[in-house]
Formats: sequence, C-alpha cells, structure tokens
Amino acid sequence: MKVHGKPMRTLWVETDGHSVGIIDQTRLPHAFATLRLTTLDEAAHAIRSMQVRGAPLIGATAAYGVCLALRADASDGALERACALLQATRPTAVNLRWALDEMRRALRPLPPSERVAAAYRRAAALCDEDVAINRSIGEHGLGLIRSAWERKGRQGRVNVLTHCNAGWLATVDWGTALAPLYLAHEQGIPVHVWVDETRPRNQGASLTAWELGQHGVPHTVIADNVGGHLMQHGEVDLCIVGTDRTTARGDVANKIGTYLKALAARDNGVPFYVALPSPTIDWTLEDGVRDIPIEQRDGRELTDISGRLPSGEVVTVRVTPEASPVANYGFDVTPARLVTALVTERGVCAASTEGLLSLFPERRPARETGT
Ligand SMILES: CSC[C@@H](O)[C@@H](O)C(=O)COP(=O)(O)O
Repeated sequence: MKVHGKPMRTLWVETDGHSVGIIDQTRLPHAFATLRLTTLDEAAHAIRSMQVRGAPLIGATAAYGVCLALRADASDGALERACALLQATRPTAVNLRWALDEMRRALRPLPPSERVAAAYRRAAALCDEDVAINRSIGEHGLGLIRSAWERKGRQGRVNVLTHCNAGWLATVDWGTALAPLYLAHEQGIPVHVWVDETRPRNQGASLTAWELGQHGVPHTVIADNVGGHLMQHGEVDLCIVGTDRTTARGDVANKIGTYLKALAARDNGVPFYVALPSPTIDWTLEDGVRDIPIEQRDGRELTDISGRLPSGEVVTVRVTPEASPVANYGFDVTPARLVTALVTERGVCAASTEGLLSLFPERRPARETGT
C-alpha cells in the first residue's frame, strides 16, 4: 500500500541483506518512523511492545526473528530457543505459532551451514504468501460490499463499521478486513468506514484512521460505544473485522470489544463479517470462549493515554485515579453463532465446522482421524 504516495510493505529486508526494516507503529499517527531490527531480542521486543502488531504481521516478524537468531547461532538448540522466546511474546494470535512451525519445518532437516540462507528464503516466501492471501480476501470481501451497494439501489454510500486495525499495518500488505474496502474504493464503490477508536491502545483511532487517510478512503472515527447507536439508526450496512485466532467451528478471537459489536449487529440485523487468512485458523480448538488464551497486558495501557499537544510534543497522561486497580484484557471471543460469514482467501463461508471444511477439505481427514 502507499505511504505519502509511495508503495511500501510493513516489513522488509534492508539493503545490507540481513537487517529487517519495520514501521514503528507505536509512533503513528503523529510520526512515521522506521526501525532496523538486527537481533532476535530486537525482533521479540518489537512484537512484545507492539512496534509491530496484528496477527499476520506478528507471524511474519517472528519468521524474520528466527533468521536473525540463526545468524548468531544456527544450531538445533539455538533454533528451538529462538522459537520459544518468540512464541512467548504474545499469546492470542495463532499466526505466531504457525509461522514458527513453518520455519522449524523448513530448517530442522538442514545442516546448520545452510540454515541462514534457507531461513531468509522461507521468511520472504511467508511474507509473499501473506500478501497474496490478503489480496484474495479483498476480492472475496469485495463481493459482499458490492451486494450491499446493490441492495441500497446504488444510492448514497456503503457504511462499514470496523474495530481495531485489520488493515495493511496489521499484515505484510493489503490487510484482511480492510482489503475489501480498499478494492471497493479503487473500483469506485462509495464506501465510508466507521472506525472504532479501540481503547485502550487506540489501534482504530491511530492506525486504521491513518492508513485509510493515506489512501483517501472516507472514514469517521467514533468512540468505542457508538456502534450500537449507529446500527439502531440504520447507519451501518455491514461490520467487518479481523481475527487473531478462529477455531475449527468458527469462534473468533479479536480485539477486546469485538463481541459487543457482534451482539449489537445481531440485535439490529446488521451483517457481521470476519476476514481471515487461513494461518489464523486454529484447527486444534473448537470452543473459543473456553480455550483461546486471552492476553492480559500492562495496566498502564489503560491508566495512561498518549496524544499530541498543539506544540507538536507527544505526551502521555494519566486518566484514572492513582489508587484504582485496572484490568487490561486484550481480546475477546465472538461465538460463531454471531458471525454472519467468514471471508477467507478461498472464498466466503458459514462460521461453522462444515463451512470451514467446505473451503479447506484437506482438513477433513485429519480432523476425522484425530491426527
Ligand atoms: C489482520 S489483523 C487481525 C487482528 O490481529 C486485529 O484485528 C487485532 O485484533 C490486532 O490486535 P493487536 O493487539 O493490535 O495486535
């Protein structure tokens, strides 16, 4: 996608051939700054501190974290230690585990002397796959937006509500939930996006609003609790969000607050779509509410808020009483029954075991034999 009119991805290998460039997302929207990762610890820090975030981008960064680790030590032990360190950075997004498994699978059979070059090749391929998958999600999701536009008799605009950031900043490129919106915009369908601010870290207000703005997609930032009101007044034609982990039966973990939007959508007859690349499906789990680990993060994300002063200085201020305890849950789970459909790179399906297996039939024997 484009930044200041220039195409770019969210991570890249620098011209030295081994350091990894990222956009420091903690600085957006007030500053656009890039960072150079040169060690495993820097890659792990980038994921943990959310300089990079979003399920697919976390996976891609972890893959390059393995490359950086192997440059220092390409032994079996070092490979396992790097994967364990990276795996522990963030618990909810399953793409992290998927990417590390892919790296291990490609590298373990090789002699240490061949591992570094092979690791960079595999990481680059994972990134290219992510881009192709997201583009394809965009094309399948575009059909849903076009249908909404037709239902409105091609009058006015298609109002779409999204939560958190599932755009190109959350992936290597294109995004998941936002990919259909970029394509619709490109094709002249008048889309307008209601952007939930997404407390506590404000991924909607700072990241989704910024990237939509870079592409000229009309949008309006709203406080997290506004969506229900808009739906009651016919101001939302459809909701589309991303996911950090989707179970085999279609339960969906996503940024905290997603579940409440799905409830409001159901109450108001608004379609609620979830866009996901297949590496986000955790085929080992069924009941997402019971079994998906929900990240709890530092309470300071909730007690403090950052913003820019008129002088341009970015400051952080406290918003809660010093003595009040806080709880900072990062994600919640929306049960499949509240999801109108899942949008994957292979097409749109019901949020159910049968729906997912209809698009991923190769999973059927494995599930039926329990392997
Ligand atoms: C394509 S990204 C899907 C999800 O990762 C996204 O919606 C989300 O919840 C991101 O959470 P974050 O905590 O910012 O990593």
